[in-house]
Amino acid sequence: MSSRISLTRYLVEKQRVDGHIPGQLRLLLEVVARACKRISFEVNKGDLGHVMGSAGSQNVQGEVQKKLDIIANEVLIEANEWGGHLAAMASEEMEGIYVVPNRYPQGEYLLLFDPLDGSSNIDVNVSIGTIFSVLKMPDDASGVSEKDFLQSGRHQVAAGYCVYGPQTTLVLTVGDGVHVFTLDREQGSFVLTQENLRIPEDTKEFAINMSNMRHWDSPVRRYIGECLAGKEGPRGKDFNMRWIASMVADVHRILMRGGVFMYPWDKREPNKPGKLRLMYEANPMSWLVEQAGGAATNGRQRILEVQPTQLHERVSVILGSRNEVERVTQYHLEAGSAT
Ligand SMILES: O=P(O)(O)OC[C@H]1O[C@](O)(COP(=O)(O)O)[C@@H](O)[C@@H]1O
Ligand SMILES: [Mg+2]
Ligand SMILES: [Mg+2]
Repeated sequence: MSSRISLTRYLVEKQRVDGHIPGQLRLLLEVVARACKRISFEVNKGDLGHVMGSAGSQNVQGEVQKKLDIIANEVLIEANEWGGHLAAMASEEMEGIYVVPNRYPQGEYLLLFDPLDGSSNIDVNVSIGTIFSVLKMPDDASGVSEKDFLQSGRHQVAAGYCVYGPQTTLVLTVGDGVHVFTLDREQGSFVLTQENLRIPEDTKEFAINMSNMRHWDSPVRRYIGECLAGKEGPRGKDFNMRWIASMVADVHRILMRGGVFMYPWDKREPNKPGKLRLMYEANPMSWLVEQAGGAATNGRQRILEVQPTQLHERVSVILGSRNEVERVTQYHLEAGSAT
């Protein structure tokens, strides 16, 4: 790219030139990006910064919290609560919503985040990230409550993630394609490095935790079985497999070179629709994937059309290269699967 465009300039142009985003949304996204930059520096400290290991507590989902889960959550809240663009926030790490204290100006947006995705990879120096989703307060809302957050993913006004890997990369959509910003540590700012990502419609690469195979439903077994059969099987081609165990890094790879990612319902917890969380993991990732020409379903319907009934609701996830996602969804529909 000949001239370097910072995230700030990109967002100002989206606001002023394209009229595509309101000023308050621009400010909100700038603050989220600043918080991600700060989290990136914390992540990079590793053992030098005493940020590794368990915090000795559990979150609302009964998962052990790592120190970095809590640090990232605090960084996002502190950065956003006083800016005047938000009414409230919700996070994987907090049971209820966080209403902006009334000593600060109130805004019209709702911010949801998974502050640190891929927690099991923190201590082993593998890519992790932050995932976020922005909704608008419903027009008829009087004061903010949890039910204002319960909007399907198609109502998102911005979504993105920041992956803390060999590079720190922020990937964003405001509904006009998916754009990539890389953190320039010397300048201290995110710089536009790729525009309008497109996910190839076909792929030869799948991502799923194979250790759960015996717990899967038949449509997932059928699809993966056909991939594993390779050239000699019904697909007539060999497939490759990747599983990073950080959704943020697996989805980033799919946005970069295609593939299909699945965390389906399985028999380990039959009463839960899946492992991943709808509102701050699946929804933002699904919108990004769709904006890049891919698809995202829960096996029966578009994830973006799932009507949430709870803040920490879970969902079965199949996303990535369009033709593969359609094939897996078709297998579910043919099986009449309830998942
Ligand atoms: O260890 P498993 O069961 O394969 O799960 C991996 C999945 O869990 C997650 O780590 C959940 O995210 P958190 O670390 O935010 O809880 C996903 O990022 C990832 O795809
Ligand atoms: Mg997560
Ligand atoms: Mg998390």
